[in-house]
Amino acid sequence: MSLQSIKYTRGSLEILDQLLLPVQSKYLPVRGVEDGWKVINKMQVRGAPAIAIVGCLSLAVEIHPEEFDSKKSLRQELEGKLNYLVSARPTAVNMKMAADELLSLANDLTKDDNVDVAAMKQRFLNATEAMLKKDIADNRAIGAHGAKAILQLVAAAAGAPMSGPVRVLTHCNTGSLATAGYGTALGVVRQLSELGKLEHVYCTETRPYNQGARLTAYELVHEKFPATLVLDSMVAALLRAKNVAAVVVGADRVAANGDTANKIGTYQIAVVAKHHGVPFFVAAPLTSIDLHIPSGDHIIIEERPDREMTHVGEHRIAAPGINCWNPAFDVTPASLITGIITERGVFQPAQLKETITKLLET
Ligand SMILES: CSC[C@H]1O[C@H](OP(=O)(O)O)[C@H](O)[C@@H]1O
Repeated sequence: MSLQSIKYTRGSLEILDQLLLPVQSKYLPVRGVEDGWKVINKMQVRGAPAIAIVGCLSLAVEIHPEEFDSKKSLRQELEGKLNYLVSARPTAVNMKMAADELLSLANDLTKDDNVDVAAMKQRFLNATEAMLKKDIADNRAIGAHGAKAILQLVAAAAGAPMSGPVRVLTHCNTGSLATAGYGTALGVVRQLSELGKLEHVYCTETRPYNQGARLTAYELVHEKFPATLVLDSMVAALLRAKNVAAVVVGADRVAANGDTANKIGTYQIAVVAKHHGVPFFVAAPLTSIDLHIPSGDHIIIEERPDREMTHVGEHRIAAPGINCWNPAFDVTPASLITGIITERGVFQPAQLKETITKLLET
């Protein structure tokens, strides 16, 4: 049973406070959009898909008890609060994508004379709630496509009909704590394990928030995976010494050309993987792919407080007064990415825009 980052029933939302993990497991109530914005901005809940789901559900629990006198007033409320939620963190596109889709639904329902304001509210609640199940289904599909792609690549490289168990490296946290469940890159790891094809998984600590040491390691130990924690600075030595078959990471925003914004440190892992001839995969649902931007140069990179670097909890580890640069993400160019694993298949960056456009049209 993997860890549950989000607990929701209609009218009630709680999130697992990830700032306290792995030492303390505590759920926090999210009573509305203000709470939703705060837990996302403070990274008490984080991970591109989880951000979108918690943001939208925080709006659902807020409007659930409310009565609206018109569809127009309901639509105006939805638009203002969705835009506010998008402002909580700028880099991941999932919240913006979800806001656009829900606002489009609200606009359609506003125009539909066969739908009254009560029905419109119910349709909106149903749409936000559907995100939970869809995310888990998408992650299982990502896991299946990703595991198959990695095993096929390894078998082909060995000139063998099929691959044995493989060693993989992942960065940051992309598991049940970053999604509604199962995970994206960690979903690929879970699928390899379910196939009996996971020899070992390495996870980086992922300074400064330590998503790897605190969250991914927590998930892997919880489910008894053969796993080893490594420091971010060890990746080159690891790829040189440990026969890692592939790297698989998540994404916060993939541009139309395949450039990918992900947790800081991803870019240098991709460079090291290229040097060592190790395939480098990005695992992300279509809701993380932003075809509106042509390349990674257009992705806003969030910069977070210095304290996240200078302290671990309450303990200061950096000299007082030192300047800090704390970008939460970096952009890996498409040229370093072997494949982008989605719930609809694995695509080379150069094919991404055309393929996703066709998929979205069907
Ligand atoms: C499936 S999670 C995607 C992505 O989100 C994480 O960032 P953060 O922990 O700051 O929200 C990390 O970049 C993951 O790869």
